[in-house]
This record gives sequence, structure tokens and C-alpha cells, in this order.
Amino acid sequence: MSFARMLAAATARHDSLLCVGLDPDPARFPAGMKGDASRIFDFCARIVDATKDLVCAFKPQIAYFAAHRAEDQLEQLMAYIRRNAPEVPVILDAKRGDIGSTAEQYAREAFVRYQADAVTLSPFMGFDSIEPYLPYDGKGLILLCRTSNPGGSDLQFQTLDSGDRLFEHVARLAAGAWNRDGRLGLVVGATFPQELARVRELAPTLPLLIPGVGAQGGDAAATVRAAWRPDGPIIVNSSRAVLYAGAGEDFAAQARTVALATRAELAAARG
Ligand SMILES: O=C(O)c1cc(=O)[nH]c(=O)n1[C@@H]1O[C@H](COP(=O)(O)O)[C@@H](O)[C@H]1O
Repeated sequence: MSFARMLAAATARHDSLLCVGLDPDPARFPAGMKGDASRIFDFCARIVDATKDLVCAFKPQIAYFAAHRAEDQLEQLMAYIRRNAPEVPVILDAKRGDIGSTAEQYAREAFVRYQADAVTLSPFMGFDSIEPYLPYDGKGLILLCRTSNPGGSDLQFQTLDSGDRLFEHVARLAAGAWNRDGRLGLVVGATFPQELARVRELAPTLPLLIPGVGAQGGDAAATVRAAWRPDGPIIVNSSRAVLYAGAGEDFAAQARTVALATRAELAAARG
């Protein structure tokens, strides 16, 4: 099934706009696992089990695996999610961007090696850096647009000759010329609700991946009000606030409690 259909189905079935980000940091694992990179899979699998009925997507961040030589555990985790939560789409957060021949390898990594349903990409190198992902039918390609970090403004807020700021230009391209077969989405931070509303205006029906609630302090309700539309899906990511809600043996139950509360807050704002 395509990413778009999986996302719509999981959003409806779990009544959820929440994506749990899988950013496993062994230094923050609970006692018994703490500091042990060989337990990355175990930690993430417990979080998946505890939240899989509450989410519209999972988003593993590849650096948290690669930094610990734990790519094999990421493969194991992707297979685990497919087996135990087959209705939940998985967005591989890799933020790739490179010339075509290298992008072909990144695309293969995301969709063949890891079997992701969608991947995050940097649009900075232009359309020919996105094109190699298109042959993978149905997969979602989510382009960085207005990122959640303060330094995102350094480039994304620059005004172009057209009068658009760079993030607006990216949103226009993703909603128009670049969206050849309707599989593009955009990343916009929850930390910037005004820009979120602007991106939604420029790209009314694109799926928006919205990180920044929880640990980065973004306002969940403002996010939904700015970006959700019945025909414009949103995927609101929270990673650390869920993963490290508890530091004890009951960490998975604590993660579930935070996920439940965040999901409820998002649902209330949608009305
Ligand atoms: O593409 C992303 O997911 C992303 C884009 C962005 O603008 N800001 C951002 O925080 N992210 C990712 O979203 C997650 C946020 O994590 P928390 O701040 O712990 O919820 C991390 O995996 C980031 O790499």
C-alpha cells in the first residue's frame, strides 16, 4: 500500500495525528540497559509495543543507529514494526540530499534495505537530487521546508528575487512543478506556527511532517490549528518527550502515558 493510503488509514484507525520518533540514545536508556548500544533494538521494540495503537506513523532517525554501528538493529526494528504494527507507516528520517548517482544509493538504502514507507530529504541540491527516489512506487518523499531549529532561518528565511522566502519557494515547488506523481510532503517545525500556516496555504493538501512538540517546546494545539485540514494530513512528531518519559523499568508504560496525552491534545485541537 502507498505511504499516503497507509497514513490515512492509520490516522483514522488510531484516531491519531501523533508520530512517535524513534531516536534511541543509549545514554538515556533506563537502568539495566543504560549505555548499552546492543539494546537499541530492545528499547525501541518496547516503545513500539507500548504506542503502536496510538500513532499514525513511526519515525526512526537513522543517525541514532548509525552512530552506534547499529544499522543491523535498525533493519531488525523495521522488520519488527512491519510484523507487529503492519498498519503503521514508517518514515525513515535520513534527510538525504546528493547528486543523482549517489541519491540512487540513498534511495536503495531507504526503500530496499530498510523497506521504509517514506523518507525525509533535503531539497537543497535541486530536483535531480529528488528524482532517483521516484521510481519507488508509492513511497513518500518528505522535503525539508521550514525546519524546527532556530538556525533554520539562516537560509530558509532568505528572501528571493521573486519576493518569496526560500521556505515558501520550496513549498510552492513541492505542491507544484516537483510533485510529478503526488508523493511529496514537507517538513515544517511546530516551533513556527505562523510559517506552518503559510506552508499550508501554499500546499493545501500535502502531508506535513511536523516535528518540534515535546522536547523542543512547540505548541501542539497551535500546530493543529495552523496546519490540519480534512484533505491535508499532518504527522506531528514527538521523540524524546515520549521515549524518555520515564527512566525506570516502567519506561514503556510512561511513554504510553505521554503518547496518550499528546494524542488527546492533538485530537482536541482538531475538534
Ligand atoms: O526531519 C525531521 O524529522 C526533523 C526536522 C526538523 O526540522 N526538526 C526536527 O527536530 N526533526 C527531527 O525530529 C525529531 C525531534 O525530536 P524531539 O525534539 O526529541 O521530539 C528528531 O529526530 C529530529 O531530527
